[in-house]
Amino acid sequence: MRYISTRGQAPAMAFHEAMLAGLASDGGLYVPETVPTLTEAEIRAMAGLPYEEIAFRVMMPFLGNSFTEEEFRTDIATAYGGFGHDARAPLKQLGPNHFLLELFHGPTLAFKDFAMQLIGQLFQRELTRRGSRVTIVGATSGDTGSAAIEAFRGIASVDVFILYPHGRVSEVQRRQMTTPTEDNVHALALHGHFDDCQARLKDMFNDHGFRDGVRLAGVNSINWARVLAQVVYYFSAATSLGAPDRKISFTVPTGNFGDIFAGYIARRMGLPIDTLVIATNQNDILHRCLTTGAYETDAVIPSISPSMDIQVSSNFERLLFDVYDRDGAAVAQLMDELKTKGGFTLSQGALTRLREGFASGRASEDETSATITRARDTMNELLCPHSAVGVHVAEQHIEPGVPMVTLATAHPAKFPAAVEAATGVHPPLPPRMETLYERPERLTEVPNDLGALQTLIRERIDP
Ligand SMILES: Cc1ncc(COP(=O)(O)O)c(C=O)c1O
Ligand SMILES: N[C@@H](CCOP(=O)(O)O)C(=O)O
Repeated sequence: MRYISTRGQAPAMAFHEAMLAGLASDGGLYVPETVPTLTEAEIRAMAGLPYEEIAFRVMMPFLGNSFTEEEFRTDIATAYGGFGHDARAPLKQLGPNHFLLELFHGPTLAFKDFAMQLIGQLFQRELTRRGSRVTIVGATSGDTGSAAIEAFRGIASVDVFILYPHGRVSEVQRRQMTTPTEDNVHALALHGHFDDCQARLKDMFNDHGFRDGVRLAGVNSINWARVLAQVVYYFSAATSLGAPDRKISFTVPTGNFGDIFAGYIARRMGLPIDTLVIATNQNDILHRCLTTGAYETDAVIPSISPSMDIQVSSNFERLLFDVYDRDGAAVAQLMDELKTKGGFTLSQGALTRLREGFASGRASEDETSATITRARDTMNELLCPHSAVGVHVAEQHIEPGVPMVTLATAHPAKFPAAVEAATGVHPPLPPRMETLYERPERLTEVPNDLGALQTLIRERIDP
C-alpha cells in the first residue's frame, strides 16, 4: 500500500512515512494509490460488532506493513478506551428517517478525538521505533487543536504547537488548549483567522530547510491518517442501519472537507452511501462551488459555528485529484490559481463528477439558531451549532426509503453561549471537565508572520 501526492511530484510513501510527513514535499496531500474495497459480506458482518473491531477491519487494509495487526489492535484499544460512551459513536433517532451520529464522546468533546487519539498512539509507536522526535505544528479553528493537545501532551518525543485565531474560538475550546500544564504544549493565539493559521502552517511545510530542521509533522487533516480514522464511523453507522442491504445518506457539517472526504472514501471502499451532503454555515464556499462550479474565496465571516469558519478547504484538493482523473499537474495548476487569484473554475467534466456524488446546502445564522431551538423543543436534543447546521441542511435532502444520518460533530457544552441563546439551557460540561474554568491559562499571542513563528518555534524546541 503506497501513498501518492495530489500534485504528482513527491515520492510515494508507505502509510507510516506519509503519517509522519503530513504534507507531501510538492505541497500536495497524500492519498492511497488505490483504495482497498470490502465485499458486501465483509461489510454485512460488521453490524453489531464493537467499534474497535470495525475500526480494525476498515483501517487495516490501508496500513500495508507499517504496523502489525497486533500493534494496531493495541493502539485502537488504547485510543478508544477513554471514550465516555460504550458505543463510541452512538446513533440517535431524530425523526422517522433521520438519525444523529454522536461523535462527541471523546476526551475533548468533538469528532476530532476519533482520529487524534489513534494517531497519538501510532506516532508514539513509530517515533519510539525510530528513536527520534518531531515538532507537530497544527492549525485550528478550535477543535483540532484541543484534540491534538489532549492526544500529545506529555509525550516525550513530541513538541506540539497549535496556532488558533485569537478571539475567534469558544472559551471552552480556548481553555482546552491553554490550560494543559505539560511543557511540550504550546498554544499560540495568532492575530488573524483560521485560514491564516492554515496558510502559515503550509508555508512552514513548504520551507524545506525549516521543515527538516525542526522535523516538522502535521496532525491536521492534511495528514492522511486523520482522514482514515474518520472513515470508520461511516461503516459503524451505516451497518447498524442495514447497509449493505440498503443505501444510507450522510450530511456532514463541513469546513476543511476532512470529515466528508472520509465518507467519500467509505463509499469508494464499497459502503453503499447514496448522497453525501456538504453542510456549510455562512462561510459557504463549498456550497457555492457545487452550485456554480466556481471555487472563489471570500472574507471569512465569524459565525456561531466558529469551527467551520473556513474559506480555504484543504481536503477539497483530495477530491479534485479524483474528479480530475488523478492528474497531479491539473490539481497543481488549480492550487496555484487559488493562491495567486483567490479562486478557480472547475471544468464541466469535473463539476459533473463532483455533483454525481455530493449535494450541498448552507445554513444562515438565524437558521442555525432556529434549528437549535426546534431540536430542543421537538426532538428533545441539544445540538451544538455545527451539528445544527448539519440538521438544517439534512432536512432538505431526506428522501423516502433512504435513512439520513447527520454527523453531530461537537458536544453542545463546547459552545454554551450559542446553545443558551437559542434554548435558554446552559449545557453543562461533563464532570471530568468541571474545573476547566478555574485552571490558569498559558498562551502566547503571535503575529500572522511566518518568520516570527519560525523563530519562536526554533527557540522553544532548542532553548
Ligand atoms: C465541530 C466541528 N464541526 C465541523 C467541522 C468541519 O469538519 P471538516 O473540517 O472536517 O470539514 C469542524 C472542524 O473541522 C468542527 O470542529
Ligand atoms: N475545524 C477545524 C479546522 C481544522 O481542521 P482539520 O480537520 O483539517 O484539522 C478545527 O476545529 O480546528
